[in-house]
Amino acid sequence: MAASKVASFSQNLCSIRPDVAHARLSKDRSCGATWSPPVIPRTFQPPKAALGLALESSLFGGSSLHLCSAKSTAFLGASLTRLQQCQGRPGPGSRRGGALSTQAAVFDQLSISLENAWKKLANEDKITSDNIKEPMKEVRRALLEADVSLPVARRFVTNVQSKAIGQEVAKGVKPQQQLIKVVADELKALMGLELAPLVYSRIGPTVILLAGLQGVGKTTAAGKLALYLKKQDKKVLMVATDVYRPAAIDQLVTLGKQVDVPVFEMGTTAKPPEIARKGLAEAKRIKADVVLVDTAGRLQINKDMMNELKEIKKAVKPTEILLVVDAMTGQEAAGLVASFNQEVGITGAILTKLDGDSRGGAALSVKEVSGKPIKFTGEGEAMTALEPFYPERMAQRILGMGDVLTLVERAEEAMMTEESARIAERMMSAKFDFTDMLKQTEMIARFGSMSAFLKLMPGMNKLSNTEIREAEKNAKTMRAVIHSMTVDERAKPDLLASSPSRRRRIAKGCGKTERQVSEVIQQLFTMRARMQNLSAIMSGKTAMPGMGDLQAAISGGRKAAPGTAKRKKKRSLLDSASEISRREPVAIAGRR
Ligand SMILES: Nc1nc2c(ncn2[C@@H]2O[C@H](COP(=O)(O)OP(=O)(O)OP(=O)(O)O)[C@@H](O)[C@H]2O)c(=O)[nH]1
Repeated sequence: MAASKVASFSQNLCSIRPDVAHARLSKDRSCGATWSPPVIPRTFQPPKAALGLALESSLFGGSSLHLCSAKSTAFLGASLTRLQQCQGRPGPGSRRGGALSTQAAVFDQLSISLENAWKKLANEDKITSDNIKEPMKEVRRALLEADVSLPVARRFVTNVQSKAIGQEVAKGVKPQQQLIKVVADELKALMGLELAPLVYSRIGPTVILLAGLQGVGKTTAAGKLALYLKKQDKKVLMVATDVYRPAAIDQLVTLGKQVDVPVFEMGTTAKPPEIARKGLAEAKRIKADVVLVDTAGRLQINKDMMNELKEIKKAVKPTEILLVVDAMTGQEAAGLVASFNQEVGITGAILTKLDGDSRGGAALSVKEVSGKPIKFTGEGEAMTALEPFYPERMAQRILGMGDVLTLVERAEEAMMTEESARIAERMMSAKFDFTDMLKQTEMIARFGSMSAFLKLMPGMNKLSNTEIREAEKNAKTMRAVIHSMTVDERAKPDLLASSPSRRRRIAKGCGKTERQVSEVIQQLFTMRARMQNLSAIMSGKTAMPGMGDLQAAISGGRKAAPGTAKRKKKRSLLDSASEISRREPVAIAGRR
């Protein structure tokens, strides 16, 4: 496909509305689809969008296709819908009534409860002081359940209520949509409106002090931040001042090696302020731009801890003092930020473990309770699992719009832009082969974890942990199978579709079953089929004939043991792939 086609296709993708995407997922939601969510900025340019699609297809057209075909087609479905709408045809998701509930797992409950609030306005023509009472009760309950403190929840509700009642409802906008918009704006304001970037010192190295209670993830955050800064072209030195837990120094040294950043340490006998001072001197000597000082945690706030922090602060005069807090502790985390700020004076917080089972209250309350912004969030143990905290994006996630922008940024990091454009282009053509497929699964692996990747995909973040684990397992199998192929086979998948002996050889080589090998081949062709179908729609061509014979070609003749559970499961794998082939038919020639 010509590059211009890819560009225009991508432009269409840029304007995909996640609520439309969601229409396929939740048939019974009641809020309308005409409200435009916070606008995807201009920076969301064509190659990025194409890359988003490429990533999604790699995952769901490929390794986890069989897991949840309805969910997995949502994003692609949105693309189709948008394309059809652009061509003046109604898409499958274009009905009114699409809701916004592709929320991040951490905010699942909050999002569901908020949806109950919108529903209460479903049959109203306008927002009045009477009919807003019930939805506001729901909003308040939702916030309290998410572990937001009562005063914060109260203030939030009061603000939303006064703004929603006073507002002119634009023509064509339903009251419930208007309310969602007000809530989205208030959520953003609650979390600090804008990104609070790191402040760098003008002279000499910037010192960032990391403080926090035991086990909240300080040392891990130090490693992640070091990697983040390195990617910003900063020369970083980490300093280990936790002399009370000897393993903490080893842990930082190990992380330093992992992210390739030097660690300054003086063992466990020196005093922490002294270590910090000498660390800073070392940073000046090696001309480091940033010094990250990891400090010791305590079980709870106590005088020793605060005094030590104050001494370290005096010794190295940090530009940033970031309190690391664990999201699982909810409103307590917000309280801690306030206390530390009063005692030591901090500049912001890093909220860790947002990937865990928290209810989101911490993310919502920290700024409001402490006056200090969350600067970063940690969403996993991998060194790449650190994100700058954008209130707007977080609000979008809470309201179920998927964090497409973060996805795109991380995708760009994981993969060179040129490379992404090349793969996107190949995906749109019939040339997408096993080498491309391998690159994509490796790229997803670079996200840190499959769950980190999935959480950012609109519509994908409701997958269960079991489903995610299954997807991870499948990605592994896929990599193993592809690694056992010859260069020729990777470039010409037809060779494998037509040759049982080649598939047998590969199965033997990678220690997988022939069935697993066949499934990987099937996945590639299914991906091609889906992409070609999209491309056909774009160019106005009619859909092409089916690929039903492909399955027969690659699964023909070999049966799993009859009646076994395994056999049933495997069958459904192929069924779901061929189901997509049927829905999105495309001709793949020369299969035998
Ligand atoms: N799931 C998840 N786990 C995390 C995250 N950040 C840290 N962890 C894990 O939390 C545990 C504690 O992390 P550490 O970095 O050792 O915490 P610490 O605050 O330095 O601990 P102390 O040195 O004992 O005070 C480790 O098992 C980390 O892998 C995160 O964002 N998500």
